[in-house]
Amino acid sequence: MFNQRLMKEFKENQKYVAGMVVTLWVTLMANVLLIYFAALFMEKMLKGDVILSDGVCLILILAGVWVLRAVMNTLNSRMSFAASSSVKQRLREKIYGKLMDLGASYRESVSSSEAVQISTEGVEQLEIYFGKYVPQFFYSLLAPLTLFVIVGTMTLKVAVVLLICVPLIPLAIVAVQKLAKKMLAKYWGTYTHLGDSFLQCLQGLTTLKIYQADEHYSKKMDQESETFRKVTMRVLIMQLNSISIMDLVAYGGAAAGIILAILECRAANIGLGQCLFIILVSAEFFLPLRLLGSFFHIAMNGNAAANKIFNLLDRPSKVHSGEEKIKGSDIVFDQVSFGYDQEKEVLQKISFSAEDHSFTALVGVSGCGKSTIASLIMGAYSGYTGQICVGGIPIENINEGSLYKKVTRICHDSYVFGGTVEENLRMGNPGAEQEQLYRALKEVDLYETIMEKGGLSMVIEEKAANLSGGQKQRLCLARAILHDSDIYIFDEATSNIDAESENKIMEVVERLAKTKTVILISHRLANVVRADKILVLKEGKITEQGTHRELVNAGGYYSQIFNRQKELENYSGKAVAL
Ligand SMILES: Nc1ncnc2c1ncn2[C@@H]1O[C@H](COP(=O)(O)OP(=O)(O)OP(=O)(O)O)[C@@H](O)[C@H]1O
Repeated sequence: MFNQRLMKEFKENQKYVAGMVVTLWVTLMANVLLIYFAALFMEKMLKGDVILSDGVCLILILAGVWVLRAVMNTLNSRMSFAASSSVKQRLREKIYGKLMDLGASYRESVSSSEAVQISTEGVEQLEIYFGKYVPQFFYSLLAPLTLFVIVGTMTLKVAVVLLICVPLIPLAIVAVQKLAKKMLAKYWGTYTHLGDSFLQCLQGLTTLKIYQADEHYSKKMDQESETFRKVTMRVLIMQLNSISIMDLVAYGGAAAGIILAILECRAANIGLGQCLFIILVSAEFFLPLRLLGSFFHIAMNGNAAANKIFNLLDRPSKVHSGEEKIKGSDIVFDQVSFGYDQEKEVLQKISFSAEDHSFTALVGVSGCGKSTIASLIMGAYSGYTGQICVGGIPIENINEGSLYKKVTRICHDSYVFGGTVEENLRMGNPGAEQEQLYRALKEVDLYETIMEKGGLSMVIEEKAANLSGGQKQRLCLARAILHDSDIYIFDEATSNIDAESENKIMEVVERLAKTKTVILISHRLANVVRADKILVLKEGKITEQGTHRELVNAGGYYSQIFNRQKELENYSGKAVAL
């Protein structure tokens, strides 16, 4: 019935819940008072004893009850808002904090679209949970007991029958709960899956258009939407059916009480006024629980969402707030093995070191694990064995901020944000002088181009659509230079760009390697010949390492692929990659 964890986490909401229960109870008592006087009035009317003051008295009571109910309703709404808004705000803060804590590795725990869904709609579901369901739950226990005491003073028999029928509603709710649990888990699963597909299609829309695969994907999304529609309809049908069952129980119970009250009246065990009172009040025994039942499906949804939220919040934070100052700038992998799933180890007992101020290259065919090594250095994954140290400190002891200050990764698809050149550059160093920005642009040979197009205030479209591939990469490099970290990882930073940009980037890489620790991942072996150390990766293992000369002299795999690439480049006059 309750999510214990939610209740514990939001203990401070108990005062609002208690306040709402009180307002509901006071409203009930006001209704009972009104019903009591109305019943007396009707009794007098039926007996022909009504006098003017009776009518005036009833109208005054009606007005008083109306005012009291309005006040209670207002108070209830305010407390409901206070309870739910604080829950929503705190949960969102917690989710945001957790995602920040998890850092780059958050995707190990939750997909991006799921993170968005649970922090938006998932959290919204809890509004009704706290604002309506929880207070209604306690009120539903209190109301029948209060009415039992009142009706019991008139006729214990009827009061007992009405009270006995009340638990039939929670029994119906429990039966529905069993059915609903699986259905709601499926509903959420389908919902997040649909969100994933939508995000993916949106991000890859250009690719889909280029390959004219948009129609196929649109049909796929249609099918997924249809599955979601069916699951949603099943949930709605279940909800409607459960409400019908509860109606049947509620009104059936009230009818039993009414029939018994009439029989008691006929047997002269209660007066006509009391009988009328019971007829009018009997539904009130059941209405609170019936309303609870209608909130129930929302509460179940809130429960399912809360479980998802807590699953995320309970993930251990991978980045510890350990050492703030990393003195050294070397990277050491000691017997590191890693797989994205249980089935396949992508890296197998990798050991190497990239010394301070050195140039290390990682080469190997596509899929051999080069980028995985870069991701592990950036702390993106945690489930590896062995040890990875940056500046002599195991990376699990380095907090994310310090790690990102120490290491900069430039990929082939580094992100350029819509905005100005200056805004993008300042991400690397917010406090940089204008002169530093110009110097960085000059270093990557982009100064002239940018100055011609409006200088630092040149507007860059989203994903740098108004820059060429090479210009975009050089802008990313300028941003990285401004970041001025001790370690740089170039992960295919020169792939798919023009030869001029590639040469320029390689010049910068080699220059940086004189004062920084540089790791270069490249398919094009001509780019790695000047590296201090080349690591050759094959199927997740380092099979050869040494300088270019050493590896060529060894006549192994590296030598073969280097010579093959060289021949092809000589023949075609173009750069050739692995
Ligand atoms: N996020 C991921 N989830 C599951 N498997 C992955 C993931 N990223 C990479 N892999 C798999 O891990 C293996 C190594 O991938 P990785 O990207 O490290 O190779 P790579 O050598 O950098 O390849 P490339 O040169 O083509 O970029 C591949 O088999 C790839 O399919």
